[in-house]
Amino acid sequence: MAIVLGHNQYGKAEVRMVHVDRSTPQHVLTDVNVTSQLIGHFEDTHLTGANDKVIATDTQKNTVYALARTGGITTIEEFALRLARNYVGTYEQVTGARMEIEQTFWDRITTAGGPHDHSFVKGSPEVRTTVVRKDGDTESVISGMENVVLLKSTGSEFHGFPDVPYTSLVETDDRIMATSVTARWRYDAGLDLDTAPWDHLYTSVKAVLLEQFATVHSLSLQQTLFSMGRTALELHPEIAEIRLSCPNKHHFLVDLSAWELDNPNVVFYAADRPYGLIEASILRDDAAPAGSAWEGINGFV
Ligand SMILES: O=c1[nH]c(=O)c2[nH]c(=O)[nH]c2[nH]1
Repeated sequence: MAIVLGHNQYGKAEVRMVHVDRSTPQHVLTDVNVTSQLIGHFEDTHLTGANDKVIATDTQKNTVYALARTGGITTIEEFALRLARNYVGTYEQVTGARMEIEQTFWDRITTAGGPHDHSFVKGSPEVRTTVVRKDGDTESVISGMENVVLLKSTGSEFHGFPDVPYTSLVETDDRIMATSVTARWRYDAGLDLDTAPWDHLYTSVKAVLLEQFATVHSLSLQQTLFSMGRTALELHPEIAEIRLSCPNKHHFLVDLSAWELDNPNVVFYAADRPYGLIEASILRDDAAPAGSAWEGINGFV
């Protein structure tokens, strides 16, 4: 029996960076959180402490800042690809890289004179995400969104579930349905990563998910979730797979009968926890295998 080193990766986590594009009087703000990780022949540092192959995590942090300065940030996908390509193929010991970026948004402050050129207010909690994985010449891109909170005040039912021991939930044909969507979608290997319209794809997938949430008359959150994912894949052939994680943010009807008041779906108690958690992967049955694309992405199936 021998004890050996298994898979390993290392880098700098959560490099918080704000980039200001000042090329026009109307500044463009890009606020990101970058996690840079390298994969390769790093046995020596683990086994003996010899660091001659270790590109310091501090260097990786500086590289994030430097590449933002030299090439700007057009989209988080493009920037993550540029970071990964900076290492793989450049340093012999680096065989792969994993770049994860989260982007949050600032809205322009609207003044009496219109949208302000260089003053912003923090926007919604929405987070745009990407995970780029590069193993040698093989590159994969997963894009996503988090904290997109949705609610519909009718058009949602839930009934027909089995009355097994401990069931107390009352069937309903009209309830509030609310969730906070986490979605990640993996682009098909056939997509040209150098010309992909990343902003358009993000906006379009988000719009499709919201449209389905709004328009599907829901018999379960599971049905809504599948419909959201299926429609995204139908409209976007460049996407191989989408994974969705949707907490069921329960809204319970308050019983006002003690005060002889009715409550026809008007007053709700918005529960914080526990919450249902509905998750699924929706994919093309002929999709190419995901390879390492999903490695290290926790939190849902
Ligand atoms: O849409 C729902 N799916 C469930 O699986 C479930 N379970 C539950 O208690 N309420 C709901 N709602």
